[in-house]
Amino acid sequence: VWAAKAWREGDPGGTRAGRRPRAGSVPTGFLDVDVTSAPLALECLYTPWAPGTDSDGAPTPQDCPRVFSAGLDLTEMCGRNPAHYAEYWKAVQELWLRTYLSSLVLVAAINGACPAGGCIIALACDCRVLADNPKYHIGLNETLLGITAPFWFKDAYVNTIGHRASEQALQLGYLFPPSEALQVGLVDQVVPEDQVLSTALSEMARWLAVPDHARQLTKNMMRKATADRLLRQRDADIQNFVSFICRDSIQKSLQVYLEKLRQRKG
Ligand SMILES: CCCC/C=C/CC(=O)SCCNC(=O)CCNC(=O)[C@H](O)C(C)(C)COP(=O)(O)OP(=O)(O)OC[C@H]1O[C@@H](n2cnc3c(N)ncnc32)[C@H](O)[C@@H]1OP(=O)(O)O
Repeated sequence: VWAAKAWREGDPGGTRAGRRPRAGSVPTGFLDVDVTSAPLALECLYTPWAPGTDSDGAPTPQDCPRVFSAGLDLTEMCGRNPAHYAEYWKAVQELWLRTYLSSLVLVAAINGACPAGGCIIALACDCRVLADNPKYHIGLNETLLGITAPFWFKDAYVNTIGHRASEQALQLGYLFPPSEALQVGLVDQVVPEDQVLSTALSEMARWLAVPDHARQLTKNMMRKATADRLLRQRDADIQNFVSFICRDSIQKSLQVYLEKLRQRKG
């Protein structure tokens, strides 16, 4: 995900949020939300799932091949205490609000799997370009983990693919392969893998060609109601999350899911 201003200024680096080292494992691009970086303006936040830059300042693919983002870090939602869950969820809200409401042009170059939290960040961008690889599924699969997508995930889904498609996909926890993601409007372009970055840059140029003030005001007009819905009930949403995630049955579901992921490896 690139922030246009940073890109324009040739400094997509800015402040880089940390990636938690995972010794001996394939590094997976979790949304490892660092609560200390959440207060940073998105404009200077270079997210851990974003591509880096080479010596010429051109974007390079992320250091975790085949994964755009594995979504929220499930280990942050398992076996912790209520205060931890509350702080974590507040940071997740903050990340989404800053991304969704950013006045910058944001283009998601999705060059890997993009479930749940990964999908929600991609949805917060202005445009999504997905690599044409049948393994790169995108969608909100929360029900398959035994959890429920929060209302603001659902709102972003409905805004993008409509009510009926969202209702079906959310209940099934469906992850769309590229061709279906394009068909339903979840992504804007599907291109060969080696053209994802160049296509995203072309898209960026297209969006930046529009007078900035007019584009920004229009973006805000289109997104304000959805963001306000969360802003009005942030604390209640945190409380809901904490009480939901603390349930024994939910903890059990998440642990079983994580264990399956670990066993599936290799
Ligand atoms: C009311 C509550 C609402 C809460 C909302 C939550 C939204 C979310 O985002 S929930 C998270 C949903 N994410 C997923 O379901 C993705 C699960 N992961 C995968 O499907 C695959 O890992 C992958 C397709 C992303 C990548 O596959 P790949 O074969 O490259 O890597 P793996 O061998 O599967 O994984 C490596 C390593 O990472 C662990 N892991 C994977 N995803 C997560 C995760 N989201 N959180 C924590 N850990 C994760 C996986 O278990 C492996 O760990 P080990 O190396 O320790 O074995």
